[in-house]
Amino acid sequence: MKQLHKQSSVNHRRDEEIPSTQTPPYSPKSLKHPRSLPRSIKYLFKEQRLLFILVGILIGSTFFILQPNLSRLGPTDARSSIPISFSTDAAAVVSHTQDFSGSYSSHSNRPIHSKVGRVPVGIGRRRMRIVVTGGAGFVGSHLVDKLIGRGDEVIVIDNFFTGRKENVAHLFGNPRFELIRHDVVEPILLEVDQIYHLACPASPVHYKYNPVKTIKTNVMGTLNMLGLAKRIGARFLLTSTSEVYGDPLQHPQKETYWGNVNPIGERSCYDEGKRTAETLTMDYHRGAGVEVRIARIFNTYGPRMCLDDGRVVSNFVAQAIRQQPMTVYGDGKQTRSFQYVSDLLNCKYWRYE
Ligand SMILES: O=C(O)[C@H]1O[C@H](OP(=O)(O)OP(=O)(O)OC[C@H]2O[C@@H](n3ccc(=O)[nH]c3=O)[C@H](O)[C@@H]2O)[C@H](O)[C@@H](O)[C@@H]1O
Repeated sequence: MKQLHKQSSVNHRRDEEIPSTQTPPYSPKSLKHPRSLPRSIKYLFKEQRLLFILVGILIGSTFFILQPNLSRLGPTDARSSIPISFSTDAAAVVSHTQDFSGSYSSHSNRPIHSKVGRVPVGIGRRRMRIVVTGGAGFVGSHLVDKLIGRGDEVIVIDNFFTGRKENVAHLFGNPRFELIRHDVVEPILLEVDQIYHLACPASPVHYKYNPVKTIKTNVMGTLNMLGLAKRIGARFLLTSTSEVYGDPLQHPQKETYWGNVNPIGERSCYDEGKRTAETLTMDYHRGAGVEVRIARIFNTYGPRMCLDDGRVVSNFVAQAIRQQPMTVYGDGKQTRSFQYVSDLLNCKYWRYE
């Protein structure tokens, strides 16, 4: 700043030193004569200019008469169809969105699709680029199929701890599919529209195998993906779990129930980890305006589930196939809500449409 001042004062002094006799006398530019009317009309009729203007007006007005809704289509319309809150027996979704007026809304039962203008023929939905962490896992790979099926570009991030390449092998060679071996505990930079954060072992056998790694995945992994969402302005979805209710004292659990969780138990790495992940998600929403959803997924089963998954459905199926007796832990009075994987994915309330 100082230098700039110096520079300008030097210039000023130099200007003063130039003798006035050397400066050319100021002569204003002569004014352009306005085109005369007959000349303009002549110009218009030359080379069929008038004809081209009329044809242009005709094409423009025909287009807007045929597509009256086109002018009403805007980003607000496209984004306003986001559900706010929904819960079923088998999956609870806590969704928090920010509308364009800047106010946050939650916990109302608005219909899913508010008025969206008619999309003109030939103009489809914009293709989304989506990252799915844990996309080579059981639920993740089905989600990837769904997203690819609706025409989006999907980048899968997986460290293959419980995920398997075979789950997504059928997508190799698809130009809209990419697979990255990466652990979400480490940051990653990508440019995407949406982030589905599923990465974390979900079966008790797997998450208890390395509890420190499990909680690190839930805390640092979620922090990294939320940081990414904030930086690039992407929507973020966290797959949480019914385990956030711990050993619930309420049946069935409503999403407003805060749970009954043991913070120092064997399962804490997972249930407290997911609770922290939910906290981080909501703090990024409130503090940084990230558009987020949280889906508390209950016991899900279906194809691509590992036979050694350790959860009750796969255990019973494996034992039945091997003609072994089925092992029932405890007094057998415990209850769970089960759902088939496609039912989970067909539930449009927890995904970004
Ligand atoms: O249901 C859920 O919401 C949760 O299911 C699992 O947790 P958990 O319920 O412990 O799943 P399982 O291992 O399938 O156990 C279900 C019940 O069956 C019992 N069980 C399990 C396995 C078995 O061979 N026999 C058996 O009686 C367990 O003791 C438990 O009471 C997952 O860890 C969570 O990610 C998921 O959200």
